[in-house]
Amino acid sequence: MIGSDVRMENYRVLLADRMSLRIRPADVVLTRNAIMWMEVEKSWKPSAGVSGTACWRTVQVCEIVAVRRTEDEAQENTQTQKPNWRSKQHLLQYPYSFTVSYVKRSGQHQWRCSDVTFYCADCELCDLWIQVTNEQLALLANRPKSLLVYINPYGGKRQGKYIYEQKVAPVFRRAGISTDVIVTERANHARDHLKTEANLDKYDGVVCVGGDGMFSEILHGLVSRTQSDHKVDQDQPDAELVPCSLRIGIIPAGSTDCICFATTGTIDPVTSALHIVVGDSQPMDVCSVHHNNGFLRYCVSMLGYGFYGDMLTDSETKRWLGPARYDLSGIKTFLNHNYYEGTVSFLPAEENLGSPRDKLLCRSGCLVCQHKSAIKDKHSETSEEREKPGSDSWRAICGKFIAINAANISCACPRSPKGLSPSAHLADGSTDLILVRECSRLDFFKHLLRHTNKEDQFDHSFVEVHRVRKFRFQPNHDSMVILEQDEPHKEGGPPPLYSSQPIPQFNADSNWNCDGEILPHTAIQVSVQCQLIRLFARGIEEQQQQQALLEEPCTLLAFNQNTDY
Ligand SMILES: Nc1ncnc2c1ncn2[C@@H]1O[C@H](COP(=O)(O)OP(=O)(O)OP(=O)(O)O)[C@@H](O)[C@H]1O
Repeated sequence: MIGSDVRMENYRVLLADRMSLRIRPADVVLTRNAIMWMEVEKSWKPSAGVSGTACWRTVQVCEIVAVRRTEDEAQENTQTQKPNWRSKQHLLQYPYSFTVSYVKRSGQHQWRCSDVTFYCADCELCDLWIQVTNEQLALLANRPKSLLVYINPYGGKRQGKYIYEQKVAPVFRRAGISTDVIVTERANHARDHLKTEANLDKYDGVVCVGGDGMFSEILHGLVSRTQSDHKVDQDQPDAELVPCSLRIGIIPAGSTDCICFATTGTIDPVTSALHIVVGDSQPMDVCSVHHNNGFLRYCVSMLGYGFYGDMLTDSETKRWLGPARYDLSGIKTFLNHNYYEGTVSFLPAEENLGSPRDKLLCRSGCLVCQHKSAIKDKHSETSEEREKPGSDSWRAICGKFIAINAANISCACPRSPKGLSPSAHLADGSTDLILVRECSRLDFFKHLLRHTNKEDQFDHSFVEVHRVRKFRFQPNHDSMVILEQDEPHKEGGPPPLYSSQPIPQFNADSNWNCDGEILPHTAIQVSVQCQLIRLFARGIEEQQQQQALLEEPCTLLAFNQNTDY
């Protein structure tokens, strides 16, 4: 009953008046959760009413950016546009106006800030609408009022400052958000500032203008600061980390903007700015990576050993080539066809809803992630015991691997639309551990190709995928590495070409690629920290969800002039 009372309360009409919109009469209604308007048709006659149906346009209050007086703008417009007799008459009749700026979906997950101006005959009515709408906006406690912004001026095409000043700052100004802006002067400037100096009590969020590398800096700064404020030792692999209270906004301005794409469905600065303004909140898991009892790094998208580790190591030597280095190193690494021996042990994420091959994509309002939120805190001593490495709950797999990948999110991007693990979730407390065992080059090529088409990339005998909460990797240093060999060595077959042969640059180990950074150790322990951070985002909206909202939720109502709002 309480729930339905709340719903009724949301529909309670706060204001309902006839005003003017684009020189036509319009009925405008404000409820607790929406502003709606409907233009009254030309043929409208006060005595007869309007027959047939008419369309109410609706904007949710939570998607209103701002409301303000527009008299000055209207006068400016009339001066520049040389108003005709009708619009002059209209302005004389309705001299007061207010403009509502709101989120409008423009397709492919992009948001724009759109304006609608309502004209009123009397000043008091105009002020009342502005006041009551602003009161409703003030009730939205999740909206940020003050933000700390870091801009990397050298990320991507070096457009960070321009993007922020031209596209983002005007949106923040319109929404009345105050900002402190720091343009970074060196790598790790933002991380170090967040870790030690920044007075975080002043802010409702931190905004990162840059690419994934810059986001990683902000992440490390904020997570480390939160742990040191709460006296949590990050070096302990089993330490339960304290979630960050401040949300992070990402304004994409890098050459790789995967995290922004994964959490908003697009790489667009205005869309990201609007997600910040409306105060969206998307929890996100973070992996902590340790070597023995020493903290190495945090990871939000992927960890890759073997193929992706080698590719990154090689591409670092070709930085001068720009983004083309990834293609070149990819081809070289594929042709090298190295595999590495070691033991992967892992703790399966048994209590999770969903599995890596269930084709359930993580989308806005994801039930798999919500389920995890609900059970997250039900952690007992016995479950802690079960999680200890060596307990029966852990599994171990020894072998020779071409690639060991852990996908924390799908890692979808324009090059790989499905990503490394299409059904990985943003906030379900797990990572998808993908093991690609030794196989022929042709088979590995088929596996890679499936990242770009509709076929299941895990449906190969040499690939296995597990949804895990923790994992460890121990390389087998005594092993010999087979290089430049197409077919796996078979029992009784000809001896493989071992590295003891005179092969230049022999390396028994690969490197771990951790969100695009090379880790200094190969034996690592990884633990998923469930929902450690929150972003100003809401996950990718479903296509149908998008379509419905794109059409500006249009409620078809039989209009009656005497409608009792
Ligand atoms: N003022 C600065 N000078 C030099 N480097 C900086 C500066 N500010 C930040 N950085 C570093 O630049 C790196 C790349 O930044 P960013 O992610 O924004 O751009 P990018 O083009 O996507 O880079 P990449 O694709 O290499 O990650 C980050 O690792 C960050 O630490």
